[in-house]
Amino acid sequence: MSSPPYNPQTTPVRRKAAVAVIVRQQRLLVIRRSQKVAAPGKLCFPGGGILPDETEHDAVVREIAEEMGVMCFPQQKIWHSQTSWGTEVAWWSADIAADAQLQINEEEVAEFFWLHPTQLHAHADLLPSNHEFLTAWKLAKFTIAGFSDPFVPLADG
Ligand SMILES: Nc1nc2c([nH]c(=O)n2[C@H]2C[C@H](O)[C@@H](COP(=O)(O)OP(=O)(O)OP(=O)(O)O)O2)c(=O)[nH]1
Repeated sequence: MSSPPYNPQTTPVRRKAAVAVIVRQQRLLVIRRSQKVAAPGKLCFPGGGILPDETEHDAVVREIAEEMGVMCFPQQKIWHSQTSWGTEVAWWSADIAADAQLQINEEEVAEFFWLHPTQLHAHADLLPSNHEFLTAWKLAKFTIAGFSDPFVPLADG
């Protein structure tokens, strides 16, 4: 039997997560999830579940430190969504130092890339809920500093 259609009004929220949208030279910091976590091998932004009594801001700082080995500076919440499995996701723009050396935690992250939004949108391994984020961005429901025209491919690829 197929499951009923996803309805954000009636689907219960099971947990909350916060993710970091980090930009460098018109590219986004994207991770490939390790084989040891849910949705193994999928591409998404660094981030994760918010602990009880933790703010979204602090969850972003903690998760990026845990996964990427760097201090990040969350700037602002740019989007909020709910996955089809009932997780509320807060999307935060965040900065890292220009010379920050990323050191992945291999338990959680298989590899990382810097991808332009057009490359991420076209990627076969993108976590499905992130397609919705990119679509909302494309529809100008929010903007992200550092991009002149996010859905026009860069001349240098
Ligand atoms: N990390 C991350 N999670 C995302 C993104 N988009 C999206 O819908 N999610 C969802 C998937 C999960 O339901 C939730 C966070 O999952 P996670 O698996 O990364 O976090 P976590 O390690 O703290 O999870 P857990 O061990 O507590 O189960 O947010 C994204 O871009 N990055």
